[in-house]
Amino acid sequence: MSFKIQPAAPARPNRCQLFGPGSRPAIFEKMAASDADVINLDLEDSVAPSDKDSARANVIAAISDVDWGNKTFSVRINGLDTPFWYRDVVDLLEQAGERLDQIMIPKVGCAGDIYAVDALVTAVEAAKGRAKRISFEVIIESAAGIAHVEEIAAASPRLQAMSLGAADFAASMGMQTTGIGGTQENYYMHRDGQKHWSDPWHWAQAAIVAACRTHGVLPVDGPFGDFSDDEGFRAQARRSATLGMVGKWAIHPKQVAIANEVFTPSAEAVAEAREILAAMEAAKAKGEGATVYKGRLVDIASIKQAEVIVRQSEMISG
Ligand SMILES: CC(C)(COP(=O)(O)OP(=O)(O)OC[C@H]1O[C@@H](n2cnc3c(N)ncnc32)[C@H](O)[C@@H]1OP(=O)(O)O)[C@@H](O)C(=O)NCCC(=O)NCCSC(=O)C[C@H](O)C(=O)O
Ligand SMILES: [Mg+2]
Repeated sequence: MSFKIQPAAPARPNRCQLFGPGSRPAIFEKMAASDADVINLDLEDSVAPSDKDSARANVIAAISDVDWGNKTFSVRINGLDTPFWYRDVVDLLEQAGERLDQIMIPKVGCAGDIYAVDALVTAVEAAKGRAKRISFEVIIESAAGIAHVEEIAAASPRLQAMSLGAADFAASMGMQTTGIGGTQENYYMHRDGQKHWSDPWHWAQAAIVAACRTHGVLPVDGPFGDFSDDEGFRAQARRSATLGMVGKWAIHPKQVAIANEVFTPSAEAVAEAREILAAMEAAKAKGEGATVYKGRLVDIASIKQAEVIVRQSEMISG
């Protein structure tokens, strides 16, 4: 281990982030009644340019008018390359109540993007005497974003979470696909007449997880566009969880339960983790740093692996 201790990410459940357009207030109550840990009302790409002002007003009203329970409540502002984002930030912080937890900054390309939003947020918070400090989440969804992922993860103490945005990422990278996440037809190995599909999102996810874990930020998998494909969503979510991500977006309510299931360690996984911890306690009492559990090696690193699962489970069950 480095002399520099790895910081812990925020200890709050983030298994599913349910999105809804700010221009569709009819679904806000349904979003609030869902089992998602995080709500993202959107002012960006699911809102037409002609609806930006009314969507912003809908969202500001809903922050106070709707009972969001104990969910983390986040609003996705417009990108820094648009004329909309500063008004999003200023109106949200001047007019929205204290229930607003977080701002999601899309298409982040460098640490300076976060610095700019931080400066504006800090000024408005001070001017308005807001008691609660707003946190940030960002989306990595461009070539620049993934190239600068580590400086972005380190950019602000406000930063709590970072997601991969597969659609814009694919476009920015020039990827030949219109799919949003999941298996891509042409991304395969070929052997003995058989195709073996590979995962084109894997490397970007791994880079995000490493940057996030280095700087104490929650790594999150973004959208899976084909909401008719439950098994495709489940497979993508399981790969993300295995890589170290803590949750996934839902762009339709039917995806919420699957994300919650995948990102909640199963009772079997938790029981096994506790057994490993007990086996290592017994080994330690005998002065051993390694032992055998169910025919396989477990050692001091296994304690840390098992603790990840137990901690996740305890944090989710509160
Ligand atoms: C995708 C949708 C447009 C589908 O909406 P709809 O046609 O209404 O779906 P259904 O008829 O199947 O809906 C069934 C019931 O569920 C309610 N509903 C629909 N969507 C939501 C929701 N998001 N939250 C809560 N409830 C919802 C309907 O009202 C129906 O209710 P009822 O009639 O009472 O049975 C729509 O789901 C939608 O707008 N989704 C979110 C889109 C969005 O926010 N997109 C932005 C995030 S993805 C992105 O930005 C890409 C990313 O940046 C990247 O680059 O990768
Ligand atoms: Mg996007």
